[in-house]
Amino acid sequence: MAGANEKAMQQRLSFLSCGEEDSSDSSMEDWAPRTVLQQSPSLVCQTPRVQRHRTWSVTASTSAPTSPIPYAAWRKLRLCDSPSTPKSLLSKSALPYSSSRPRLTQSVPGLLTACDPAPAVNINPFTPDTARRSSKHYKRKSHRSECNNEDDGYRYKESQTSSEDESYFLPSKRPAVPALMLSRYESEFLELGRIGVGEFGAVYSCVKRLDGCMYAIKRLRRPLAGSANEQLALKEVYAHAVLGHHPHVVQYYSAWAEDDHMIIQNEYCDGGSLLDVITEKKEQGEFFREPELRDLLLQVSMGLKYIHTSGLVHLDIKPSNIFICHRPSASTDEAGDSEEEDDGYPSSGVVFKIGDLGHVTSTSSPQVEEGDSRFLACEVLREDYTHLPKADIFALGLTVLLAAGAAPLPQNGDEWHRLRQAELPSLPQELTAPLSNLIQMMLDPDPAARPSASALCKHPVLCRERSGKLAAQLRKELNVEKFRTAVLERELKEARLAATSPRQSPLSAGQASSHVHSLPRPDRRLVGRNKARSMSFGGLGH
Ligand SMILES: Nc1ncnc2c1ncn2[C@@H]1O[C@H](COP(=O)(O)OP(=O)(O)OP(=O)(O)O)[C@@H](O)[C@H]1O
Ligand SMILES: [Mg+2]
Repeated sequence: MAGANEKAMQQRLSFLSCGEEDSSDSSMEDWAPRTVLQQSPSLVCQTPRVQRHRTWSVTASTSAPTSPIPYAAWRKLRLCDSPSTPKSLLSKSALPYSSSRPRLTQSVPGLLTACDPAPAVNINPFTPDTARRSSKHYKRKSHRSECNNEDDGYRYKESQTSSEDESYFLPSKRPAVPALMLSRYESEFLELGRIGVGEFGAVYSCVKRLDGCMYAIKRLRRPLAGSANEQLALKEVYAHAVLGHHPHVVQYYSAWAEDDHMIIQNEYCDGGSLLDVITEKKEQGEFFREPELRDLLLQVSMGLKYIHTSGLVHLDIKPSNIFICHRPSASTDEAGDSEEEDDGYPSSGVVFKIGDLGHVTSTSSPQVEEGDSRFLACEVLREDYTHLPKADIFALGLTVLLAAGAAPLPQNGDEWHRLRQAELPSLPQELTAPLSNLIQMMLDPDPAARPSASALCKHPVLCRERSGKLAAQLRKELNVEKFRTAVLERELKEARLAATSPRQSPLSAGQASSHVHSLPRPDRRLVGRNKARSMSFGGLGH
């Protein structure tokens, strides 16, 4: 089944490469924000939010690593000849346009033909699992999207039309120059579909043609030109760039301006947002159980600790800004970059990451744009910014309550105020007192009384499970060592006996040699140690 899906995906990609220069497909008009939302209604932000004034300046393009392309990359591109590679672009401009396609397909091995389709993107050999999972998830998501928005930007879908296929064999009517003017987005990425819409832009899942990996590309809704507050608008890019890499913060790769719009290339989180999962669970009468809640709280706290220790605050923590990646089981042991992550990766295989840094500001000189009012701490509303990181803690407390099954949060009114007086909403499950108390502390009206992200990372309620796992691991290692010691002691005993035994009878050559083999020797010990290592100790000890 997975194989069939992959094949279908490959075919789809291959078809796309037939339509590579269709400028009607690739016009930036397709980028125009599509306001019809494909997400569940709860995703639609209806809260009165402070306008983020996201118009952008061309200065944003400075971070875009563009050409020159290294020779090795050129060679790779030449071999794959993906639709928008420099090679194909140059060839097209060099050749008489009407005959360019047939000539290319005949002369260059590996090029796309109707009978021998090649993908429009490179396949990264190092990420087969990721690609498989991504394509599965994409299919799930795209199905949802198609149901909700038929007018979505699926260029692959458009390019699958028979007229497109036919045009492959027809002389092109277009001049070569527009092909050279392909946008960076179009030349470097293959758009698979729209995965989300927020107040400030739309997010698309894309495969980078060169590396074959999936990325989430966010295109800001407002044009760069005419911005009243360009610096504010660049917040998201600045914050990402400063934060660098952390396993619990969505990874940023690049940003550039295109067609007067800001584009941000981020890590693609194949599990969607926490809001998606909460909504899905709710539809099935389900919610996060306590161990999952503790895991969620600990992971997001780690991300927050990193943000806070970098001198920044997020200010828009909420389920739709927490993203989920499913870790491939094979690499679950991989360590993250920070020391904390070395023992911090969850065995669940689910990694929560903080994303959407559009409200990030610095703790030392805050320029606060309030986030979603449902998650807003009271002191921020009062413009008291002395404990800004604690506003993130407050929002995280509410996020955990939503994951635990709490009803949708109020945007204002009495209920809104009650929540800010540490009155926890009712839940469909009973949380244990320690967790419940911890959440209560996170929602304390006094920001100073709320635990810091750093304190949460060390909190016994959250680390209990991890400590348990660590103890189990240590116990296992102890058993291995005990076994080794026992083997060595036995060998030592045998050696002593053999060396000191006065009644040792003379042996024939053959007997002597076999006896020698049974005697413990220094090198023998090593063999014994190795043997011990290759054995299973699961049943040993307690
Ligand atoms: N890296 C990603 N991986 C997977 N999905 C993503 C990613 N980034 C964004 N999305 C999807 O797109 C949606 C909107 O993204 P994002 O929060 O960055 O935009 P926004 O315009 O700032 O939204 P809002 O104002 O509602 O917070 C998310 O809720 C999520 O569904
Ligand atoms: Mg968001």
